[in-house]
Amino acid sequence: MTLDRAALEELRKRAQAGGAEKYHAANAAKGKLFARERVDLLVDPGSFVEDGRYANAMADGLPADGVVTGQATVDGRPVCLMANDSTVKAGSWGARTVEKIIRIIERAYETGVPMVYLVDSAGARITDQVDLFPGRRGAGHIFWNQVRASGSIPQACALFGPSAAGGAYIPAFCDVVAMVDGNASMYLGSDRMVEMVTGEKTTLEAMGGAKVHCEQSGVGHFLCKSEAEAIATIRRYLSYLPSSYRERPPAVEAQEPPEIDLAALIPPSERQAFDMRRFVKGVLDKDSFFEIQARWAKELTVGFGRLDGKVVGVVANNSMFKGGVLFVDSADKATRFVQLCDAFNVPLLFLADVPGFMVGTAVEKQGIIRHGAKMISAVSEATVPKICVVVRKAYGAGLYAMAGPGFVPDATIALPSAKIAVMGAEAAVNAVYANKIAAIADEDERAAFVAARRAEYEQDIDLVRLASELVVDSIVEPAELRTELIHRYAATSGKDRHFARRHHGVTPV
Ligand SMILES: CCC(=O)SCCNC(=O)CCNC(=O)[C@H](O)C(C)(C)COP(=O)(O)OP(=O)(O)OC[C@H]1O[C@@H](n2cnc3c(N)ncnc32)[C@H](O)[C@@H]1OP(=O)(O)O
Repeated sequence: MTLDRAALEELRKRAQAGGAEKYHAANAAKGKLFARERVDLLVDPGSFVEDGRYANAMADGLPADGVVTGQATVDGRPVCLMANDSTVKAGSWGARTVEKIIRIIERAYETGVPMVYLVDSAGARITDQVDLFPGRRGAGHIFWNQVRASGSIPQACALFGPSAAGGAYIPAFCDVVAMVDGNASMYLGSDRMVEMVTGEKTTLEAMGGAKVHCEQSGVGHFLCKSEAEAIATIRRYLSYLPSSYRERPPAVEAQEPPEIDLAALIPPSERQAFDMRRFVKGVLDKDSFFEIQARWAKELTVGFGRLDGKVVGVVANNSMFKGGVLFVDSADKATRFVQLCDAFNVPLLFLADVPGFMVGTAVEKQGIIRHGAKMISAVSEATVPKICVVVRKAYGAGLYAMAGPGFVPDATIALPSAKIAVMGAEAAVNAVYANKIAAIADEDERAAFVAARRAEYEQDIDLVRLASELVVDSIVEPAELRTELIHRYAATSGKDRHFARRHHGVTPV
């Protein structure tokens, strides 16, 4: 039987309308947009081509499937996308939902274009589980596809509502997750399930809300005030990345940086904190710095920016928070960001002002060695152009983690304020001379002894000596840094990207 125009139009309207009005009203009351409105905000007008619109058209009682999928352009560049429709069974995954999601990730991977996930979902549709859960093309195959696509194409997620149980792994396998404050949540077991299993009384917000994940767990990257802001954030993220690992990031017209006196930013005393984010802004093209995970592990700042119009990834210690010391979370934050840049051909800029990794019982119990080793491993394996700038201090394994000379950077540049050493003078004198210091009874004599040993130590790590012994490649005034970096990155374009003969390394401890 031929489908006439009116019948097709009717079918289309029904599929596009999503679930019953009461579910739309409930969403609107929470300030949530409809899945198709989210797609419209993401893509260039008129560019969306939908797949599987009529999935479930013949299904019992359901007007449509629980997900919208297809391809479109964002800023003129092709992307693939999926958007859960939470008006259909809370956006849970039926058998067709799973198949549609798998197909669109496969398409993105095979065609080498970014995959965007607009998530608002109850996870697997429990009532249909045999059809969707265990099989070869069941829900697990979504994650398998995401893992395969990781580092091959950008994967970005905006989370607007719940992302329950298995659904929580879709964001987790993305490069970045933007979460809408107040509505977005991610959790493995719902509040009801948690109470049943552990007796704990909690809420989705308290357990897995946007603030929890963007400020404490590190699973979220951007805390957004609205759905529009979350989608704009994803669009901005994509603007820094190539469509796939085979391409270079898109360049734009160069902008001069804002007028910031970089030298005046760095306090003379290394005990005095300063905001490295301002230093970063003073080096990069105006308004180009796009910080990632700004609310989590703030002792380390990471993000994309542009130098002379070309994208760089910045990893910078920030002494405003915890003195810029590296902790387990900041090591994880750096590890992931370095891998992200390395995967997508984004040159790395390390700005070091680091006393080292944190010491003590608490961090040892948290596995600081394990986390620190992962960061050092990622920095070692990164074969994109990488430049280490020692802004102030680079002590101990902090120097290694920030791509110091042993980690084959394309250059190690020191500012005149730089100090490179196994540790700071005070700690070094204490480490070597503690017994001798304790044996000096007279207070003045003791102070003089310590001062003399400090002076010897400072001489030992003198910056000019380090330059003369080729530990640093150059000593550069802060005002000259930007130009120096632009020239040095320009000279790395033909860099050989091979690291080691093997399939892949083994994650350190
Ligand atoms: C891979 C393994 C997995 O993913 S296992 C997935 C397990 N999922 C869960 O435990 C989540 C269960 N659902 C929830 O907690 C809530 O529905 C959440 C997601 C918080 C949304 O709440 P709310 O917006 O109030 O919607 P609601 O609960 O009223 O549900 C609306 C209708 O959708 C249905 N629904 C919900 N979740 C599922 C599901 N996972 N499978 C099947 N149906 C589901 C509800 O029954 C409800 O249907 P109806 O309106 O009563 O006809």
